[in-house]
Amino acid sequence: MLRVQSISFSYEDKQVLSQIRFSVLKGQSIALIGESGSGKSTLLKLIYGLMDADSGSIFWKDKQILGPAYNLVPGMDFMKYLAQDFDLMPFVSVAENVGRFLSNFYLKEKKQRVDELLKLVDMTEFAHVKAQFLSGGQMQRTALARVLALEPELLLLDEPFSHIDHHQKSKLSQHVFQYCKSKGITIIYTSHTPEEILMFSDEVIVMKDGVILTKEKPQHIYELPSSEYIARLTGEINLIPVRYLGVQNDEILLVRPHQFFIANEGYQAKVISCYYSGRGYVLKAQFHDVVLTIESREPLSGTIHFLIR
Ligand SMILES: Nc1ncnc2c1ncn2[C@@H]1O[C@H](COP(=O)(O)OP(=O)(O)OP(=O)(O)O)[C@@H](O)[C@H]1O
Repeated sequence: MLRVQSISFSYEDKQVLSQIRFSVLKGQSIALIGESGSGKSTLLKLIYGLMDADSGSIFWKDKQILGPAYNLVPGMDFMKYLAQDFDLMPFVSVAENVGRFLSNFYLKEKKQRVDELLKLVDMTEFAHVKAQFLSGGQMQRTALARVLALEPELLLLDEPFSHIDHHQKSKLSQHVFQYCKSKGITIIYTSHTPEEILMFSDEVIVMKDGVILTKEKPQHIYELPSSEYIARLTGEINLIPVRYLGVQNDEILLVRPHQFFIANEGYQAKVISCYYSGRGYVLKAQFHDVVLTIESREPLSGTIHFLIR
């Protein structure tokens, strides 16, 4: 189990993390999300032991994770960290990069393991290509395989699929998360992609300005977000003053595009535009002074009536 206890951290005089505390159970997958600059990468680096916190402590099971002031070589055997810059060796092959942390005493086993990992990240055909000649996405796949090589207990992934193109991303991310689940590997990963956040996390930690706003199940974050900020991190959201719905107070209702229900009667809006989205249609519709985004099965125009699920 990982325990992060009241961590605070500053870069010189700028405080970036303040009183961060949470725990993660073995085998859990945690999405760490927040707007750019909210402190996600900094937190991963502290958990890995790349920097010393100003205060607080971090434990994996009963072992304290110490930064460079106490531990000259960052990182510990049980965990691996995938940084946004991949940290590959440019002049050696993909296979050698993946096998970097594997022992040379058992060469046959090493080759088998490297082959297995290259297959997992779909890089078999590039095994003998030097890392410097790879595309950004191929480098990222190689770096993913390398951090998995020794089957760490704890994996820290900073935007692990950010360079992978859209149609390969979904297959690769499913492979990697399924693999880690099957091996009981605990993962903390950052992402700005709603599907990645919602599909692969057991819980989501939301950060803003160096503090944790909430830690909840992805379903809860998506269906019942407690603020516009949290809602926007996991997909599109409509903000509707409840007085437009006949409720006499100043509250704002957060409604996802799929939560509207087109009906024969109900609230009235005027369609401004209608786009095909693959799964159906997305309408932009004027409702009082708000432009709503509504998912619809049919293409619609003119005046529509809707209810909210
Ligand atoms: N080496 C550094 N020196 C000084 N300030 C830094 C350094 N690295 C990050 N920061 C600042 O610390 C804050 C948090 O940065 P961090 O990279 O942790 O955010 P993030 O949430 O991971 O952002 P992103 O989603 O863009 O990766 C930002 O204001 C950033 O400018």
